[in-house]
Amino acid sequence: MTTASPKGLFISFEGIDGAGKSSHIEGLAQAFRDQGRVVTLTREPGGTPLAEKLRALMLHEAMDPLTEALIAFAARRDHLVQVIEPALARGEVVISDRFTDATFAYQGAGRGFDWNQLLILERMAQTGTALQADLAENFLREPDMTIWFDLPAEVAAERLATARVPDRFEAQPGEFFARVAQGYADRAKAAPQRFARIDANTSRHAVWQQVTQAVVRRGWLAIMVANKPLSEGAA
Ligand SMILES: Nc1ncnc2c1ncn2[C@@H]1O[C@H](COP(=O)(O)OP(=O)(O)O)[C@@H](O)[C@H]1O
Ligand SMILES: Cc1cn([C@H]2C[C@H](O)[C@@H](COP(=O)(O)OP(=O)(O)O)O2)c(=O)[nH]c1=O
Repeated sequence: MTTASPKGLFISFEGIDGAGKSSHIEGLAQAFRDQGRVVTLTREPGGTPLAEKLRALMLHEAMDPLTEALIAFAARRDHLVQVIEPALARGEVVISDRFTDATFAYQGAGRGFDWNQLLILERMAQTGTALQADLAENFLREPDMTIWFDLPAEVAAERLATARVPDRFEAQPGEFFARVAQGYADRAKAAPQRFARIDANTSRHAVWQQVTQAVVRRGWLAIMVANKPLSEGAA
């Protein structure tokens, strides 16, 4: 008798810079591994050799909003084809530090690039990639769940002030991040089933509890595994 392999699961983490995502991504990956799942941990822009080169351009070279959006989607397409779809077809859990919602939030709401044009680019870049035969040809690949760290822009700025040298985005003024935060809120409103909103304006421990509860609620993690603390001293 063969055991049916688990269904692939695609989870993205989103939020403005400094929202606190990084601290929890590895923790969630470990929680899945603890219950026997294989996890592919990845990020955007990036996740493949080509997409990492595009990431370096996006983060460090000046360019107009359309160029920025096209690079984000070019990197995403390569990432989907080379990494995400094969991992999902193998039944793995794919956890990505950012995905398309970031393009809507940063290039759309932040930079002011047209939202409807982004919807067209999203459809172009994210269809025709799925490897499972049971999916329709025009299937749009999206995360099964997006864990959205919601944090006021001024709190994120305070956290980042002491944290690291800013890149091209992190060096933007506060109003930019207020718009980006609103962009995430708009995307969440348009896809309430997919988004799990996390109140990120609280302790790491409380944030971790929200993250795991959101995944347990969907039946993807057992409570026993989720209850493990994030890590020593993380609270
Ligand atoms: N819940 C929290 N409360 C206070 N500071 C936090 C919290 N979570 C993360 N931080 C700190 O805020 C900064 C940004 O966190 P990070 O995880 O790098 O954010 P992101 O990956 O979302 O940009 C880091 O210095 C981190 O130590
Ligand atoms: C995926 C994506 C990221 N970004 C931005 C958001 C971040 O400021 C930056 C890189 O994201 P991130 O990896 O979260 O940065 P860090 O490693 O510093 O935590 O790229 C976009 O502008 N558009 C996109 O489509």
